[in-house]
Amino acid sequence: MATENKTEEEFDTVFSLTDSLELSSHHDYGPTRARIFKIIVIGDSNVGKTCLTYRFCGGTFLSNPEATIGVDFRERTLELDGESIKLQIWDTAGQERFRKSMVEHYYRSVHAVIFVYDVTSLPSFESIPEWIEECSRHAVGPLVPRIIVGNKCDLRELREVPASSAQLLADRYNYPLFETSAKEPSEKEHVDAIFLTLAYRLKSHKPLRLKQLSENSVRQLSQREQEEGLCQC
Ligand SMILES: Nc1nc2c(ncn2[C@@H]2O[C@H](COP(=O)(O)OP(=O)(O)OP(=O)(O)O)[C@@H](O)[C@H]2O)c(=O)[nH]1
Ligand SMILES: [Mg+2]
Repeated sequence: MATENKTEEEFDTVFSLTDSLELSSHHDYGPTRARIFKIIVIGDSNVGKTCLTYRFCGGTFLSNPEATIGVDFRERTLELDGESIKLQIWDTAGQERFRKSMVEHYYRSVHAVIFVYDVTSLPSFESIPEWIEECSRHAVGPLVPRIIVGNKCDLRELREVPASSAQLLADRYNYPLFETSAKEPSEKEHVDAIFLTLAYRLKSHKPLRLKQLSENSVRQLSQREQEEGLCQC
């Protein structure tokens, strides 16, 4: 949800809570222990980070969210092969003025990173290398899975970023690339599949063999789309 202005003390409380949560990445809920994974969503303002995370965690589309201040937390627990996996999603602020004092909290103990751009905004795509640089500057290890997501592909006639250019960039970093829409109802399963792909990687602890993942996940996605007739942007 959009956040009202939080005071510094409120942020400190939130971060101390989440820090303790991060440290104990296992919650023991009796017989089933849910493993908790921190996923951060990074990208320019207005690309749709809040809407994507809300679509995945809440299942609906937010038509006019406010700009995120600091960070919004959303989470969703998945049952994967009989194991509870809780994804703790950090929806970060894209506007510099709303993020500057939070950046090291974003990257601390992160388990996966999602870089988002807007396919109708070339500048937001051109910012992706800078976001990738920022991530590396905060000592996020090479084995931490990273993916690139192009959002708003429902706005077909407004597209500014050719899918081929996006694939070239993704290949340059060897990151999986997904294009989707937080708004298009028929894309809901695709948004789920993006987070599920990450969740399976995190659950299996396997480092992301990105080439293999991108081919596999594209094959899985297209198989699933054929089965369920899902549209792919
Ligand atoms: N057409 C379309 N609009 C979208 C989509 N996703 C988000 N939007 C719209 O884009 C605007 C920005 O969305 P947000 O989710 O707030 O963007 P953000 O990346 O969180 O922005 P910051 O919080 O400032 O970093 C809103 O008006 C959304 O309704 C999409 O998939 N398609
Ligand atoms: Mg936001």
